[in-house]
Amino acid sequence: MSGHPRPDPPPEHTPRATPAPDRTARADATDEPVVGPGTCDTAPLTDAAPATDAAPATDSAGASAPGADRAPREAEPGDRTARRFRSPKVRQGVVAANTDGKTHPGPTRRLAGAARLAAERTRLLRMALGARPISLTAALVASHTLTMLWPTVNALATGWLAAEAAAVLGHGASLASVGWPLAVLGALLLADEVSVAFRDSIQRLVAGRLDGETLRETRRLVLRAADATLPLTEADDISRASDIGPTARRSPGAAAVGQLTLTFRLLSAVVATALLARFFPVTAVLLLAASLTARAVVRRQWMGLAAVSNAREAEARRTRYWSEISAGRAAGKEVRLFALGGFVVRRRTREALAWASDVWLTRRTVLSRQWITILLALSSAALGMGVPGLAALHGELSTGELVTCLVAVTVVFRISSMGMEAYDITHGLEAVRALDALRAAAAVGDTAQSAAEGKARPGPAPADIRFEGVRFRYPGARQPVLDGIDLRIRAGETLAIVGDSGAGKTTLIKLLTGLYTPTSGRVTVDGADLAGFDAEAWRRRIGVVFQEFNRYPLSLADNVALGAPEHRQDLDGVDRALRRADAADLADSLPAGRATRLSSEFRDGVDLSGGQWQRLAIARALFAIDHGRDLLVLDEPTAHLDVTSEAEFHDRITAAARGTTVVLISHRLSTIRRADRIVRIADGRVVEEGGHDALMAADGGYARLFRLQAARFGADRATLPAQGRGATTGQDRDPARSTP
Ligand SMILES: Nc1ncnc2c1ncn2[C@@H]1O[C@H](COP(=O)(O)OP(=O)(O)OP(=O)(O)O)[C@@H](O)[C@H]1O
Repeated sequence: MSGHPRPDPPPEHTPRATPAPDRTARADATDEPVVGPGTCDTAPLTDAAPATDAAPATDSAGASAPGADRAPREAEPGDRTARRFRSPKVRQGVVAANTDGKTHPGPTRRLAGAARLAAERTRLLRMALGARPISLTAALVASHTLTMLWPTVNALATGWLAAEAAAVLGHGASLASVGWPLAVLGALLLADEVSVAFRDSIQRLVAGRLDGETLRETRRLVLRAADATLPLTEADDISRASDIGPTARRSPGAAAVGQLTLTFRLLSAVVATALLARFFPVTAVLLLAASLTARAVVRRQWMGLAAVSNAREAEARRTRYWSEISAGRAAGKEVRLFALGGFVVRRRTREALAWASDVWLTRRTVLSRQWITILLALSSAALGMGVPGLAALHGELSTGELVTCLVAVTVVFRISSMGMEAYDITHGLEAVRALDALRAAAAVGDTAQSAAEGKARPGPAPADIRFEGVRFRYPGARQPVLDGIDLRIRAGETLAIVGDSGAGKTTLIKLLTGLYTPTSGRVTVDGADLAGFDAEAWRRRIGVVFQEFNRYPLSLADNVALGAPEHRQDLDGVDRALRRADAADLADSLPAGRATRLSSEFRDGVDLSGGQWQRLAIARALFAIDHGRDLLVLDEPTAHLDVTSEAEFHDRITAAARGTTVVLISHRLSTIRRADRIVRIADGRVVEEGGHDALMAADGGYARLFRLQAARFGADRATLPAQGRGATTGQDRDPARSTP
C-alpha cells in the first residue's frame, strides 16, 4: 500500500538501475565534519553560477570574510537545518513545497497546478505515442494492452478454476473439467512473461530515442543562442536538461514511457472495477476511489521529495563541479601541488550537504506520515475483502464468483501503490520543463533575429565596424564593464586594443563577434546594427584566437580545420596554415603526423605544450582566413609563446592577414606597436587612440606603460619614440588612419 518509495539520487550521476541516493552524501557526512554557517565559504564558484546563488564573500582558505555573516542562505547544513527540522510549520511546508519554493498554494494555484500537470501528462503520453519508428510504439501499446486486460481475464479464469475445483470436490465432477481453466491460466502466464520480457527492451529503446532527441535539442539551443550570455543565466536549466540518459536520473524518455505505463495501469484498475461492479457496484466504486486517493497521498508525499531535490539544482551542479575538481585530470595537478585535497573535499561536502539536508529532512517527514497510507490501506482491505466475503457467507456468491471478486479487488487495490514510473515521470518532467525554459529563452533571441532576417546579412567585402555609445553590463553585475564605447574599426586595418587587466577588452571582442549584445548603444557593420544580423553568417566572417582557446581532443588536422569546418577536407590548407603559424615541425614530430589525436585521454593520443597549442590556435585562425573570414580577432595570441616566437608572430600574421581586418589584444606592447592604430580603454571608455608614435609623443598612459615594459624587460632602446618613427605604422601606410 505504501508504494515503493525510491530514495532520491544524489547530485552525482548514479546508474538508474541501482540508485544509491544518499550514499555519497552520507559518506561525506561521516568523512568530513558538518560545517555550520559560521564557517561557510560558499562564494560563487564559476561564472555559470546563477545570479540567485549569491553567497557570502569569503577568503580562499574557507574562513568567513567580512560580510560572511550576512543573512544566511536558504538552507545551510548544520544548525540551520536542525532549526528547520524542529519547526512544525516548515516540516509541513517542505512536503508541500513546489519547485519554486512556495508553500501551501491557494485553491486557484492548486487548480492551475492541476491543469498544468494534466497538460504535461498528456504531452508525455503524446511523446511516447509519437516515438519513431511506429512499429516500436505499436508493439509497446500492444504489450500494455495485454497487461491491462490480463488481471481481469486472470480473475475470471481463476474464478472459473475455483468453480470447477469446487465442483470436483463437492459434487464429484470429473477432474478433467479443471483442464480448460488451467490451460487458460497457463497461456495467460506465458503471454504475460513474453510480453514483459519484450516490453522492457522496447521501453528502453523508446526512452533512449526520446532522450537522445532532448539532448540534441538542448545542445542545439545552447550553441545556437545568438547571445553567449544565455548559458550563464540558464545554467541550472541546462544542467537539468542535460542530466539525461541511462546513467542519469532525469529522462524525458523514461517519463514518457512511464506515463504510458501509468495510463494502462489505471485502465487496468478501471477494467477490474467494472468486473467487480457486476457483483458489488458501490463497493467497486468506493474501492477504486479509496485506492486512487491512497495513491495520490503517497505520490504527493514522495514527489515533494523530488521537488525539494530539484529546487537544489544549483548545489547539485556545484557538487559535480567540486567532484570534477578533485578527481578530474586537469584540475588534479593544482589540487595536488597546493595540497588542496582537504579544502576541495570540504567544499564538495558542503555543497552535497546543502543539497542533501533538505532531502533528508523531507524524507523523514514523509516516513513519519506513513500512518495515513496504512489507515487507507486497512480501510480498503476491509471493504474489498469484507463485502464479497460476507456475501459468500450468506450464500449470495458462489465459490467461483468469490474468487473472481477477490482477485479483481487485489487488481483495483494495486493501483494505490506508487510504481517506479511515478519517479520516472517526476524526474523526467524536470528535464522537459528545463528544455521548455531554454526554448523560451532562445525564442526571445529568435524573435529579434527573425525581425532582421533577409535585410541584414554581412556584405562580401571587409566591413567597416563601429561601436556607437556601447554600454555592457554582465547579468547580475552592478557596474557596466563598458560604459559608452565609441570606436571605429576600419576595413583592412590592424587595430590593437590595450588596457589594464579587467578593463573590458575581451568583453569588447565578445560584443564585436556577436557573442554578447550591448546593454545599450549598438555595434554596426557597414552601417547595419549587428544585433539584427544573422549571427551565424556574421561569425562565418570571423577567425578568432581567444585567450582561452579550445583544445579539441581530435587530430591535429581537425584542430586546425575547425576554423572553417565546412573545409575540413582541405589538408593542403591545413599544412599551409601550420607552416604560417610556425607549427609545421610540430606535425612532423608527432607519431601519426597531422592525424595524431591531441589528447592524453586517449590511448593513441598525445598532449601538447601551451605554446604548441597556441600555435595551433593561430593556425586555426589562419585557416579560417584562407577560407574567406575577413575579420581576424586575436586575444592575447602570444601569451604562451617564447620571446623569439613572439617577435616573429607579428610579421607572420601581418603577411598572412593582408587585406583582412585584424583586432589584436595584448598586454605585451612590443607585439602591438606596429599595429595601424592602438586604442587604450579604461573606465569602460576609449581614453587614447592613435598610432604607436603618436601615442608615445602624447606621453599619456600608453606611453608610460610602454616605457615601463621596455625598461622592465630590457627592451631595445631604439624602439623608444625618437627612433620609433621609422617603424611601419598605420600613419606611414595611410595617413588618414592616424586618427579615427
Ligand atoms: N562572464 C562574466 N560574468 C560577469 N562578469 C564578467 C564576466 N566576464 C568578465 N567579467 C568581468 O568583466 C570585467 C572585464 O573583463 P574582461 O575579460 O573583458 O577584461 P580584460 O580587459 O579582457 O581583462 P584581461 O586583460 O585580464 O584579460 C572584469 O571585471 C570581469 O570580472
